[in-house]
Amino acid sequence: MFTWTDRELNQEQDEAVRFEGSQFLVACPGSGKTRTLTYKIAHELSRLTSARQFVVAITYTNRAADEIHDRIEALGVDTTQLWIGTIHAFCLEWILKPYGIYEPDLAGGYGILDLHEREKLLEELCEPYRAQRVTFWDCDYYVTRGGYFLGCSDAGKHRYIEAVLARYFQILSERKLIDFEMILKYADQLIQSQPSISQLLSNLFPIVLVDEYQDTKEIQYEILASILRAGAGATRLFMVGDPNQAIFGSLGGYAIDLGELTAKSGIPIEPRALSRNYRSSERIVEFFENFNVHGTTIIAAGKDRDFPSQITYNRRIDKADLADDIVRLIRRSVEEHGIRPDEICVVAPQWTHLSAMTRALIVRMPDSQFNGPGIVPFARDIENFWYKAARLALTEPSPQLYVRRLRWAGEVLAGLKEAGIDVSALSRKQLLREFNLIQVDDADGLNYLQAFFDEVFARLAIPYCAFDGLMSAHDDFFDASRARIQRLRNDGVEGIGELAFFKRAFQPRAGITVSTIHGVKGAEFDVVIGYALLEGMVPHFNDADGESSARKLLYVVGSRARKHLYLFSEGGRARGTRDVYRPTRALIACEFDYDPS
Ligand SMILES: Nc1ncnc2c1ncn2[C@@H]1O[C@H](COP(=O)(O)OP(=O)(O)OP(=O)(O)O)[C@@H](O)[C@H]1O
Repeated sequence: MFTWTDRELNQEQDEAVRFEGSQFLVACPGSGKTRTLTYKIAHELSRLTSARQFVVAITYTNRAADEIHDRIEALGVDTTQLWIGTIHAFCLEWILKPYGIYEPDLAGGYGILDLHEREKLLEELCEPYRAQRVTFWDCDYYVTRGGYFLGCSDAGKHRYIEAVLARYFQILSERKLIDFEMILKYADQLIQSQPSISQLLSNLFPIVLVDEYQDTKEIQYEILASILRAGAGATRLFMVGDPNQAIFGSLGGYAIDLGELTAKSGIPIEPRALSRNYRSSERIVEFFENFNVHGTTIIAAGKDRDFPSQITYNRRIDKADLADDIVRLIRRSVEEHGIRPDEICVVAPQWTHLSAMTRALIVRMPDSQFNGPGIVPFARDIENFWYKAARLALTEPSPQLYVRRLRWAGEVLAGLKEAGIDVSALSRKQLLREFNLIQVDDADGLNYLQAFFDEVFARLAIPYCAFDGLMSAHDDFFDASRARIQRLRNDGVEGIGELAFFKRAFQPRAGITVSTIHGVKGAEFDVVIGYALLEGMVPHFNDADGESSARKLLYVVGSRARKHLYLFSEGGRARGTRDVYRPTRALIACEFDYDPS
């Protein structure tokens, strides 16, 4: 039986892990959501009584799934009966793959549209609307039971985007492809048309855990609720998140309330809270509490609780001087405050500002390393076999990565088996050993991977070229990676094709992070520097619920910091031809005793 001490979990966490029924856990920032989820999964795994059942955990990203998986294995718990991944992976694995034949659109076979193929296709389809400034970025949409909605907040562009999407859906249907939203749409249709699916799944899952519920979409809630309803209490729910951090509203995410959740799922669910913040100083907590829209209780309880934090807010600075001032703050943090560069994060609301800022910082601090926006040079389609193999080829053997790499080796073996290759004589350990033996001397990332794959599969006597499925995945992976590298080069990211950039994707965070506010979700840093906190950006100018969105974004920015927080609403950013952006209203309205900047 899996056990723990009171040094590992506090009382609230311990109660949530032990509680037998369904729970709805509202967790304040830094309250150990991930730790609680990890222990809960480990506890449930150790209590399973049937070898046919699975503990299912839904995470927001694949990275989070990997992280939690590693932590459970580090607790010494067998994860054979754990299924963990994103809701898309869940729908594919448990609904579309086994039951897709019951859906007329899928019955003749289907492929998943790679994210980069999607980008390429949408870019082509947007070409005729160049004058209307419709780009690939405007084409995000999300499905609900009532139809699809556009993510683009500029209503003036909607009719053009709809025309683009109509053609897009037609092409996908002709090519028998589905994208990520369609995975959800078809999973939900199947769940509705074949009630036995929910019944079967509820028999298999004694518990379903959901992380970051505040960013879950309606259709995802519906799919999960169908399974819970079918189980009538036999499948329990453990849902955790923070409604104050619900910042994916434009993509359909929302923080459900307990009443709606209970009504949808038809099972009793107990509300709970995690209120002790182990991350930030009391002063930081005092600051971000100003943006608390849900009345959540937050108690600073960590080792940095009494840290003398500096919190500044500069709205006099001009855009032209911003990079210099950010460099000054970074230097002061490193040189005077002794903070490591990888504990510093620069955030802004939009990518567009970040590429320019990253370049400006690199020029001013050539000896520092920056993790800029989107700097992963290869296609990250986790379903693609070659992506799975690349993870092993791009990481070195190390004790810290051993468990994770062994799991990845298992996924490569499963991919080979699925392609029709007999791998029964090969264990995960043997496969990993073969990968570890390969030495390739090529500084170009894609050439390195190609040579690596050729060599390792030659050693394994697996002629992958003879297998259609592997070859088409191979073309997808390499074409998408080349396109991605080209796009990043066009954006001025130099050296992006080099092996070092490829390897960095799997290394622990190194250097100063530069990210969007959405991209720092779940992360923590000693120092957070936020800029472009301007009305029209925070919140976005067309956000229907602007005031509340601005508060949530500011809450997320503030709550990432352990020690120091430096904020800017810089002047001089042109808005149209005659105006400039003004500071975020919600920030101006906040009365706080800032330190001098
Ligand atoms: N019981 C505990 N005692 C001491 N430290 C803890 C405890 N629980 C969690 N922590 C620490 O608190 C920090 C925050 O935890 P975690 O990242 O899980 O927070 P979170 O709730 O997911 O935050 P957010 O919602 O802001 O992303 C981590 O450094 C973690 O190790």
